[in-house]
Amino acid sequence: MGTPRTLFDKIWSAHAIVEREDGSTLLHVDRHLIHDVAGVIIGELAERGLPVRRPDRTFAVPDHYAPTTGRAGPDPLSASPHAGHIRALEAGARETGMTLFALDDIRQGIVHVIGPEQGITQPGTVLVCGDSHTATHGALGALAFGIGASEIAHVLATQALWQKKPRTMRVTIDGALAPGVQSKDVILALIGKIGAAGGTGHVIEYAGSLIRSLSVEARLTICNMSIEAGARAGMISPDETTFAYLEGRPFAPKGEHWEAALAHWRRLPTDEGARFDRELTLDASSIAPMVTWGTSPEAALPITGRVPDPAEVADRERRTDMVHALEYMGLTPGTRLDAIAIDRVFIGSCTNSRIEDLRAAARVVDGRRSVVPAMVVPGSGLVKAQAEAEGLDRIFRDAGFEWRDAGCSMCVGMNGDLVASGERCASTSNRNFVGRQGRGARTHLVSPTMAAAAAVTGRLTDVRRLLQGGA
Ligand SMILES: CC(C)[C@H](C(=O)O)[C@@H](O)C(=O)O
Ligand code: SF4
Repeated sequence: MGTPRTLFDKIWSAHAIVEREDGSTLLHVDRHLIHDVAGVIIGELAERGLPVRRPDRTFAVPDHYAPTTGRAGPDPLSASPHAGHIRALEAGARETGMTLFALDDIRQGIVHVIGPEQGITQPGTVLVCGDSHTATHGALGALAFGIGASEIAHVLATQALWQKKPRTMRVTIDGALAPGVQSKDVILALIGKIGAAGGTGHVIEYAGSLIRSLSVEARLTICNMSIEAGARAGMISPDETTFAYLEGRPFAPKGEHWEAALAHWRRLPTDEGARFDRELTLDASSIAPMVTWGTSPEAALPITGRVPDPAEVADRERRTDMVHALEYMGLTPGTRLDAIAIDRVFIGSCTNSRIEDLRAAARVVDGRRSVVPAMVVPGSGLVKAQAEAEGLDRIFRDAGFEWRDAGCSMCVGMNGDLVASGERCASTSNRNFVGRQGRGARTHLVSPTMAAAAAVTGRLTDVRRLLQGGA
């Protein structure tokens, strides 16, 4: 039988081409996704006379700079100051023959939403993208990680990449979630526990009965934020849930190729007895709906808590950081988290913009009204169309939400969808850094149902109270 191996070990060794004396390994890359922030790199490569090695394994989509309004018009980019980025990506993709999901293609969306949605992301593959949230794709049993600009060029030219082998960590999450608790709360609770550097140098595999019970979409949310725990990647051993999700998707294998792929994928899960460099456990039943109060995703607490007091923190550096975070966030120690009034709500981003996220938020919003400006930005054109077919757009619009076109939008504001300075936003995205949603903007990270609850009450609210009929 040989030594038991982890999912990570199996993928790593199957993709290792050669090892260098310094310990780096040249890895074969199966899938390369490229978005509009990196689009110019395609043209730069051509200028150096280098062809794209495997355009058939390279997939391009504009998302960061995508306008989320006016997309139905004749030239949706005419009013955009960022049109150049999108045009460079689209032209580069067309010239080199890579698959392009252009801005006017219904399949366009956030790169980490459309990879799984199209079946491009597959178990056992090495998938890279010039984006830190590439970890998302690991939810399907891929080894997926973000790369930098020079590495993008390297992969475009060679379809391979030098990597130092990371260490492995398993996070076992057993038990069931209480009503009103979502997978976003699970990952926020984990980051709150281990810290924003808790996973540094590691690839995290999420395991345990909770993970097995989750849908692929919920798993994607967890893997998405692995990077916010400092990890190189996040992954989940593929199972029947994974296979059922992938079957029939446009880029998934078909017919006899599907059968062969299934046989291969079934051998991928971490073997009984395989060793990880670190092991952690988390009890799912103890997790409450979470909110962040500070300027790092690790500043996460149950909504039933209060804004923490720096005076109670012994470590001087941590105390100073907390003082700065509270000052930026405009918060006073001891304030109940559910008493914090918000100015705006954003439901979107590669963390929480898939159909299940929108359904969950719509259930809370249904029959209520948002008392603050709020918007929903579906993760892809297909998610948007599905939501419209189900009437979710009506629920959101009737409640006063804006219903936008797909893109990164207010997660990072690169397309101009910004939170104003001093404004407080409840957001389903993954980063609450200083200035993340706009200069001076204050971000509270929450789940989709918690964002919906915040919208209809105007403050951070324990969604469980709304679900029970109270307010
Ligand atoms: C702009 C892009 C390269 C960046 C990333 O790497 O993650 C963005 O997607 C983000 O979420 O901050
Ligand atoms: S949605 Fe946000 S986190 Fe995701 S890729 Fe876009 S900017 Fe990055």
